[in-house]
Amino acid sequence: MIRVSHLTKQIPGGPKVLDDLSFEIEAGEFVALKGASGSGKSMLLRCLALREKWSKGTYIFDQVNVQEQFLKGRSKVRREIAYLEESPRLYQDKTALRNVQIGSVNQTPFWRRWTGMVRSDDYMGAMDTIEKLGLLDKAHMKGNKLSGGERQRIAIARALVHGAKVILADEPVTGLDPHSADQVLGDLKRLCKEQGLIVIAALHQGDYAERFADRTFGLSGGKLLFDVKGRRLTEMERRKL
Ligand SMILES: Nc1ncnc2c1ncn2[C@@H]1O[C@H](COP(=O)(O)OP(=O)(O)OP(=O)(O)O)[C@@H](O)[C@H]1O
Repeated sequence: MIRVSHLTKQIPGGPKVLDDLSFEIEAGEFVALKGASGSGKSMLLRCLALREKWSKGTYIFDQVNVQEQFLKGRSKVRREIAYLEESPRLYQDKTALRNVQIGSVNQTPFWRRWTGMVRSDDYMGAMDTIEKLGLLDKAHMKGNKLSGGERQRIAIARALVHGAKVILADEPVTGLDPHSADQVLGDLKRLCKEQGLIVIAALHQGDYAERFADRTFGLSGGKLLFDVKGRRLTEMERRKL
């Protein structure tokens, strides 16, 4: 479970871009972030991924106070709380399987990425996860030959293989065709339910939040305007964003 209390992000010498956000998210929940451009969706994800320093607030994940962790504890948190970029960076000249085995920049140690060395027992885990994402036939295809949606799903497999319990996704389907977008979000939703994964995704465009998420956070000016669970947004809520 994630418990965030009073998260505030003040840009030094600038504005408060996140203002006193508090919420709890249980294992198995898919939360969509909605809000106009500049409302703080990316900043919230970056703070939860520890890519931005918090100005104020406490952050508990699975009963561990995330901000009180030092080197070893922080690297464990980084493996467990994975950040999925809008266009995931894959090694273009390496296969999808190798990308999954090596891991992403934030999840695996530098030496491993630099040498490309993987343990022999990584193979089965990586192939199993690639299969769960329906991409077994792409496992030996090079990163630069994969479509946008396949790249996203390989990035999800990569995060899971390296221990992700939470996936933070910043507009993961921007630029994808509707079928690929549905596949990516459908996979994330299924993994939430099957593996108790937490997914928090900025999904402002279209009706993706309504179709795939269990909960919707409405953000405006860095504030959490509403937290809606198990129903569609009302017209009034929609107008506030
Ligand atoms: N490093 C920074 N310095 C100053 N202001 C920043 C910085 N990073 C973000 N901001 C501001 O914080 C606010 C929230 O930005 P954020 O990127 O989280 O918005 P967003 O909701 O993700 O928008 P979009 O949908 O356009 O990506 C914006 O007003 C932005 O200009």
